[in-house]
Amino acid sequence: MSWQRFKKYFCEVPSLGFSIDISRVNFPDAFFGSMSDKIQKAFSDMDALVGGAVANPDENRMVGHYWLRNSSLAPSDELKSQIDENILRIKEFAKKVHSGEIRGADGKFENLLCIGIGGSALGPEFVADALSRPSSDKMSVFFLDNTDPDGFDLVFERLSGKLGKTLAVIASKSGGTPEPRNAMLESQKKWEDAGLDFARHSVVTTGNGSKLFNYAKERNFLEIFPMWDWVGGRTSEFAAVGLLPAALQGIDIDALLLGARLMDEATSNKDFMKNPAMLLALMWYFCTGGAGKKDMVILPYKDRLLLLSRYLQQLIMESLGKEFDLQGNRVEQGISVYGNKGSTDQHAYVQQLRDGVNNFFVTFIEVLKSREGGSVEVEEGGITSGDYLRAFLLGTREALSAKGRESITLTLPDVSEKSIGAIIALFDRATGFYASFIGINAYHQPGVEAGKKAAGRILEIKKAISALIEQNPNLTIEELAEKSGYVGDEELIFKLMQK
Ligand SMILES: O=P(O)(O)OC[C@H]1O[C@](O)(CO)[C@@H](O)[C@@H]1O
Repeated sequence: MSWQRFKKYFCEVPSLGFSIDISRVNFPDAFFGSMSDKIQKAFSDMDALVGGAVANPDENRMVGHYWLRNSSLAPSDELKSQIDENILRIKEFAKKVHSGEIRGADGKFENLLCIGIGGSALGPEFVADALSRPSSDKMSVFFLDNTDPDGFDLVFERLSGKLGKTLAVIASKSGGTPEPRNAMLESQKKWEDAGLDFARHSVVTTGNGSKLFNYAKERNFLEIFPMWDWVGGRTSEFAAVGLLPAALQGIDIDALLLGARLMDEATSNKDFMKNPAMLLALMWYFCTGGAGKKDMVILPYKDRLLLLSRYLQQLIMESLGKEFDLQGNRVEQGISVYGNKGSTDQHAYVQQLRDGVNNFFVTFIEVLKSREGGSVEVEEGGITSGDYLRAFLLGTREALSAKGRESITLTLPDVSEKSIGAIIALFDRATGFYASFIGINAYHQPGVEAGKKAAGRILEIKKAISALIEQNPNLTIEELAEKSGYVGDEELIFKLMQK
């Protein structure tokens, strides 16, 4: 790759020590000119969204995640004060938990059990893992993010004997999602079995008036934090969904918010060559032909960023993976996202990336600071483990470029609150810009409903056949289908009876 091309397209955000290098994507110089109408439209769509337009028309909702990190952007004083008050309440609550003023039956809360799924778990899990400092964290964090009984038991085993010092935080925007409901009910049973009052060890984050809201209110849970309809689940890290567990863990949420705010400022720049989110979205468009033709491989060279690809998988695939565009045309859009971490992946799938099917583009995430404090020399000449990690990143980039495989490199100074806030904000904005390029609603998720409805029907069939089997255990599949009124669902009945 030429040094001239690198310099031409290199974009830095000095306030964050952040930079993006797009020179290893093989777009021609004329590409930006061909995108100029789309770029202008994406900027004006984004301005309208931030200004409070109904940017999620299907659900008739505003889309306000940018206000969460800069409340002065909120379209009304009422919303601004709700955002500000919420942050104060979170800090106040965390302070009382840390001081022991709010405590469990057995003393000061030492453990945090976060319950939620999708957007109500992936952000908190990513942030908790990325910013964990075991020797100074104020609480140890555990997650229940599924309805897997064995998964529950694994976590309950880890918390065995500690429930009297464990605070459960249940997050569900809708307050009706089955997975967190089941996890909450199973947790409640564990607390009760230990002779403890679950409500005195629990808080929730949910929409006003939801099922979960009423459940928590009736039982007098410690607190109820708000989740507003204008914040999407997958962009809720800076609402109570993300800030509450982070603050309880001891993470500096002001610095997290600052990082996001500074990135939001940088990605508001109308000079697209200086706007890292616009450059990123443009690269997505070029690499995938604006039609998801290539997969996005997220390759952070940092163990702490392991969960970033899972987080981005939901953000990008739930936002962009849409059947129809805003005009109602069938478009079947999206970009597939996967990844783990380097250099580990070099010993796994990077072989295919370099030599196999060229159906991807890589986003390298480089972190300049290798660790706190000094490093041992692992090789003569002062070479450290960190030097190796860096060399593997740079070397893999070279090896991919040499074979015509495209890559983008995002560089962070460190893994800190500020950097994590910034990287989340960068992808929020890039996803929004890209959605505008392809003309889809990035803020709804109609496809998820189909699986939920089908699961509901399957549970109804399960109830019906269980009742019949109780009366007569020898009924055949066909007889069960006939008697339960589910003729045509024999295969499902067979699957439900498999032990
Ligand atoms: O916070 P809730 O309402 O429980 O929803 C959890 C997740 O379920 C979805 O609605 C669908 O997977 C996500 O968009 C959301 O993040």
